[in-house]
Order: sequence, then C-alpha cells, then structure tokens
Amino acid sequence: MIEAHELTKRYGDKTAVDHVSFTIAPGTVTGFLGPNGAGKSTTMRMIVGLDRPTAGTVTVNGKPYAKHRNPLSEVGALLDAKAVHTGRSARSHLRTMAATHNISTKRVDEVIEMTGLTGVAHKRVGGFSLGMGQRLGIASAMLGDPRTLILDEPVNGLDPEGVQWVRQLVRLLAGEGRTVFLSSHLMSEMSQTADQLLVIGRGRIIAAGPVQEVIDSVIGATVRVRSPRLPELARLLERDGVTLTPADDGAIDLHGLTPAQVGDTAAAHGIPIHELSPQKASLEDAYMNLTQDAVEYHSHATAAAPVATDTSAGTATQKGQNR
Ligand SMILES: Nc1ncnc2c1ncn2[C@@H]1O[C@H](COP(=O)(O)OP(=O)(O)OP(=O)(O)O)[C@@H](O)[C@H]1O
Repeated sequence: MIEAHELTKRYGDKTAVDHVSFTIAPGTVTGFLGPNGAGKSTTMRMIVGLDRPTAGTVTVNGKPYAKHRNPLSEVGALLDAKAVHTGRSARSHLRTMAATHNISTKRVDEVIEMTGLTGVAHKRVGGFSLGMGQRLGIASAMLGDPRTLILDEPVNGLDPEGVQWVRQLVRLLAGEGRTVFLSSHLMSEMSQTADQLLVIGRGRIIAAGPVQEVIDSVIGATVRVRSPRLPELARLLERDGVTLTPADDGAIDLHGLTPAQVGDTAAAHGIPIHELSPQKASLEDAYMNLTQDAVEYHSHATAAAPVATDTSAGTATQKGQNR
C-alpha cells in the first residue's frame, strides 16, 4: 500500500508535484499516466526516498521508505534502468545488492531465471541492450521479494515478447496481493495491464479510479443508433450535453445518453430501432481528452489526435468534475 498526502516537490520556481494525495491499494496494478514532465518520476522517486518532499508525506506499507528495516523486502523499484555500474556483470551487480541487504545468492539466481537473464548473467551490463537493462532493473526490483513494486516505464525498450512478459508478471504479482504501481506511455498496454489509474498533469492529479470508470467519466456514455426514422428520434433526444456524430451506414453515435434512455424515448414514440449498441471508448481517447490542457511539451505533428472532436462538449463537463 502506498499512501501520499499533499505530496509536493518544488525545484526552485518549478512545482513538479503539487499537493498530490492518493492511495495505491494492494492486490491491484495501478497505472500512472501523464504527459512528459507531469511529475510521475518525481512522485515515484519521493516514494522511495530518492527525492525529499518539499511538503506533504508519502508512506509505503504504513511507514516512510527510509524507516523500513528491510526496505528491499518492502519496496522494489525500477526507476532508472541505466543506473547500474556498467563494468560489472548482471549477476555480480545483483550479488552485490543482495550481500548489502542480507539476501541469499539463491534469490539472485531465482530473479535471474525469472527475468530471462540466465544466458547473459555473466556479461558486462555495459554491453546490454535497452531491453536487457530493463530486465535487469526488474530483477533488481524483485530481489527482496517485495510487497510493493514501483516500476517507471518497465516496458520501455522491450520487444513484444518482453512486453507480454511484464504484463503477465505484474498481473501475477498483484494476484499474490502485492501492490504494483507502474508508469507507461503505452495506452493500449496500460489498458490491458492496469486495474486502476492515476493520471497526473502539471503536477496535479486529474483523474483516478478503475480504468473503465476513468474512461467513462471522460468520454461519457456513447450509443450507436440505427433507425428508419433517425432524424425524428434525434430531434426527440436533443438536449444540453448530448452530441451527435454520424457513424457508418447512416447510423449515428449519440454521446451523453445511455441505451436505456434512447430505447425508452423510441418506444414511447413508436419509433422502430434497428440497432442500439453501447460504444466503448479507448483509454487513449480518454487520456488525450484528459490531458489536453496539461501537456507542456506539444509536438507539431500534422496527425490528428484519435479523439472524436464532437465529444469535446460532453467531455469538458465531465473533466471539470474530475478536477
Ligand atoms: N532534479 C530536477 N531539477 C529541476 N527540475 C526537475 C528535476 N527533476 C524533475 N524536474 C522537473 O519537474 C517536472 C516533472 O518531471 P518528472 O521527471 O517527474 O516528469 P515525468 O512525468 O516523469 O516526465 P516523463 O514522462 O517525461 O518522464 C519537469 O518539469 C522536470 O523538468
């Protein structure tokens, strides 16, 4: 369990993390999302005592990280996979870590095996690919068999097999009742891996909760409707907060209404319905909507964000409620 209360970090004039409060529960995978520079790494670094909060507190399993007698068995962290002595072999690096924390060499072999590093454990870390470095970082995080894992961009540089392995590993660890807190910029990956989300923008929490609830709260309910009397039905459903988008083959997508609301209105007016299907928005759609005001570093790419612009009216209201 990780509990932050009014956690704040300032670097000079820059407020990297701004009065952030949250609880990351055991037995779940919680995804930490946010644009570049939003404050994810700083938050994670404060959790493991690498950065000192300017104000506020954060505890892991009830105590500040530094107060734990065996911190590696409480919290395992992958924060900077490159922060390893590059002249050493992977095994030597892990053995040194184990020796200074009273961890057996048997455990070193276990984590090497678990992370698929057996074939390269004798090689110099300096020659490792990004993906191998990530695996070593995860092995280091797992060394103390910790109850809580904090992984900053764990799938960065991994091949598809590696990405899938991380997903299965973190699901397994959460299934054992551990707390898993991980950041990623890969939305599709996050939506498959995380149960809960914490979204940060410009140092503040802008959404938190179960993945589907966060998506629904941002995008709102959307229903696809097909009917031979569609214009008449659309007129009956017109109201504040409801927007309409043309869909395939003459159907329309209604944003801001549930299937029951549409079906009941149609039935009350004897309007035949040929399709009435709830539409699921993706996490990427929700994320782009949520963070559009919180992105500090805009690119000037011509490709449009994959967000239906017609949903923006409904989204703005919902987003306000999340703040
Ligand atoms: N040591 C530091 N000194 C000064 N400013 C810092 C320092 N560390 C972070 N910052 C600033 O704090 C803000 C938050 O940075 P942080 O690295 O936590 O963001 P992030 O969400 O992890 O970003 P990314 O997704 O790009 O890794 C940024 O504006 C960053 O420039």
